[in-house]
Amino acid sequence: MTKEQVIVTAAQMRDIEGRIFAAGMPVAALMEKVARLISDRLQAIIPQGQRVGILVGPGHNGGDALVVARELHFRGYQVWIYQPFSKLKELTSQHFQYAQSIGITCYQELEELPNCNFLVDGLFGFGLEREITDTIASAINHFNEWNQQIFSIDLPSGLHTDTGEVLRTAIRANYTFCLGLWKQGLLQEQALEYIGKAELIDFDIPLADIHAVLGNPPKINRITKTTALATLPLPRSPVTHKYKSGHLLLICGSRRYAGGAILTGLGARASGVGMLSIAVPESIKPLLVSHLPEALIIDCPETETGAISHLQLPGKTHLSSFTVIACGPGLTQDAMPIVQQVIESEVPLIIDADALNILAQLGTISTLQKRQAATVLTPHTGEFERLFPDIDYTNRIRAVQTASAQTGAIVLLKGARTAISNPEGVVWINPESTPALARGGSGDVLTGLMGGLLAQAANKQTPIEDVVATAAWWHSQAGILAAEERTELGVDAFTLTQYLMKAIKN
Ligand SMILES: NC(=O)C1=CN([C@@H]2O[C@H](COP(=O)(O)OP(=O)(O)OC[C@H]3O[C@@H](n4cnc5c(N)ncnc54)[C@H](OP(=O)(O)O)[C@@H]3O)[C@@H](O)[C@H]2O)[C@@H](O)CC1
Ligand SMILES: Nc1ncnc2c1ncn2[C@@H]1O[C@H](COP(=O)(O)OP(=O)(O)O)[C@@H](O)[C@H]1O
Ligand SMILES: [K+]
Repeated sequence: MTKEQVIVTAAQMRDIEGRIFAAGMPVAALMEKVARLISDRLQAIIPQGQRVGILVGPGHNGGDALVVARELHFRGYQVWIYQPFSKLKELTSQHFQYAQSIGITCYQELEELPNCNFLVDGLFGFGLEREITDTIASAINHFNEWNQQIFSIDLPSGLHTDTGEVLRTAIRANYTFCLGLWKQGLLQEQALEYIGKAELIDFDIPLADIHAVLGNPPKINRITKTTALATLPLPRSPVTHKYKSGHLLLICGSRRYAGGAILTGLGARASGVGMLSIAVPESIKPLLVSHLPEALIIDCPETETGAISHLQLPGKTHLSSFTVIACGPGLTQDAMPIVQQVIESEVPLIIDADALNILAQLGTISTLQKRQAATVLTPHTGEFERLFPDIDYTNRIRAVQTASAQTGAIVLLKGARTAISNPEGVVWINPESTPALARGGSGDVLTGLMGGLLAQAANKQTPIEDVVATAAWWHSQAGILAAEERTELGVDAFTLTQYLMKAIKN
């Protein structure tokens, strides 16, 4: 486990910090160490001699900011301090006194502030639990209107550390230097517009303290490159053969939504799965064959509306012949019988898109409780709402945990920060993605890719949620790479499939 993988709440961070202090580390020494690391990063980014405004709060976040102010002052920057509070914590108060004594100008009134080129935000860190008061709220709004780059210490002041909720108003940072361990709120979607570029400042928290507070392994994790690559089916065994590398059945598409089937198939192709079968309505078989010549296309009888009416598997094939089934993209609501049939099978199953809406109609919890084999649900928020009308998804981490516990399925909630949970509450969050993926069809690509990875992992010990997390990571990395080369406007779902291989080759 690496520290990049760990996610904490404010209470957990306080417990970890408490253990470090109880073990003998002086509070002031830790503040000194952390703030020196922050000022080193700032000096690497801000050109020498620039004018830097430092915003100081009443707690230890303000203390960090004051140490940063002192360091930048001695390194030749033109520093001023804004500190509008009447009462400071003791250590913060000492640093404030010292900063004044060395000649750094300190202001209490917003109107008096001179201009500057950069701002460092040390108003509040993980100690902020209640709404920001009038004076501070208007100061924050004022700073957000300046054009200077803002660097937030630990998290943008005004965000709730756990939920990422804006407590009335919050600093809109360009950079966030998260201290020690990633705070949960920085991975919540409502916080994303405030964080800017986030990086972790590692200040050597002992692993033993992390495990003592969070458990070993911790329950809530960030997906990292290391965790994702560990789960990819690479290198392949030199003696594998096609039937040993998984047989995935995709059930997707309709006359109206033929493209969804192609995109799902192309996602699956990129996974490296040994055998790929795709069940589609008979009228779109030729189209699928022309796009995916390596796949076995199973043509099924179709309804008047062009949806699959029932599954017609060739020869001696049964649903149990497949390692994994992925079902949903482009099916339309008319494909209910086939969705019922696969849910009743004992094959590991991914349910996506139209199949999720059909599942909601069938009754999410009662239907899934009957399943014996593994199930993965991949809703976006709209689908999630239909599946789980009683679950509040503002805290997405808690939402996926609840949904997974209620159904026994692995639940992946799509979005800018996709969250995945297993029924025991083990959570993975995908910390990096791109809004370039917010386009029709990109979810279909994910379903195919995930199906192919799950089929290849079938006989391994890897937990299913780890494979699901790897698929989400890979999909986002492809989007990020494509957006870098083609801009955020250039990542249509077909193009995305072309970047899947490049993303892991890098
Ligand atoms: N963990 C670590 O290992 C390390 C932690 N470090 C740093 O410590 C930070 C946490 O410090 P912290 O606990 O002192 O809290 P912080 O975020 O500064 O703010 C709380 C203060 O604000 C006040 N206050 C609250 N709400 C308010 C409101 N609405 N309006 C006005 N005031 C309000 C509240 O006062 P009170 O509630 O008593 O009124 C309290 O004084 C952390 O983010 C990191 O930067 C590093 O130095 C070393 C390593
Ligand atoms: N703002 C965003 N930032 C990052 N990723 C996003 C964003 N919006 C959507 N995505 C991703 O794009 C995909 C969209 O999937 P989905 O909504 O199912 O689309 P479709 O059904 O059209 O294929 C998901 O993987 C989701 O996580
Ligand atoms: K802050």
